[in-house]
Amino acid sequence: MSRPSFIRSRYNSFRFAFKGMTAVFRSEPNMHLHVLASIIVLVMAYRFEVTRVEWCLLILCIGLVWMAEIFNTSIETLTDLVSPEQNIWAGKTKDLAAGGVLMAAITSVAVGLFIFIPYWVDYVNTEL
Ligand SMILES: Nc1ncnc2c1ncn2[C@@H]1O[C@H](COP(=O)(O)OP(=O)(O)OP(=O)(O)O)[C@@H](O)[C@H]1O
Repeated sequence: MSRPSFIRSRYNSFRFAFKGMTAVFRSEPNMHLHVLASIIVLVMAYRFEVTRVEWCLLILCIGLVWMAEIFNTSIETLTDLVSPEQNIWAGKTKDLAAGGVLMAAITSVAVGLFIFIPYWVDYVNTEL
């Protein structure tokens, strides 16, 4: 059997990665919350005309949380495959993966608060 060309194999890798990403959006209710939170953050950033560096930080934080959720889902899926029955190590594995998502979310909320609090204060002082 002939090997797929370099371009075709890269194209397939990209396609499989995209398939994994969309699967998380479809199957994980938590991902829907992340998407909603991301939209709210992006709308606020646009509305307050945040600086270029602040845009970069917000986009990085959104990517961080989405990435953590995708890895979490991957670890949960593998754990269910390896240990469908109750097992202390399976439980610990899932808890650790979920802890990673929580850590990313806490970090992102902290960054978001540092960026937006001054804009909220300005808005309250000038508009209300
Ligand atoms: N096979 C197992 N053995 C022992 N404990 C488990 C097992 N599967 C799940 N648990 C425990 O139940 C918790 C929830 O697991 P579950 O698979 O329902 O994840 P989830 O609620 O879908 O997580 P998320 O909301 O992050 O998608 C785990 O964090 C773990 O503490």
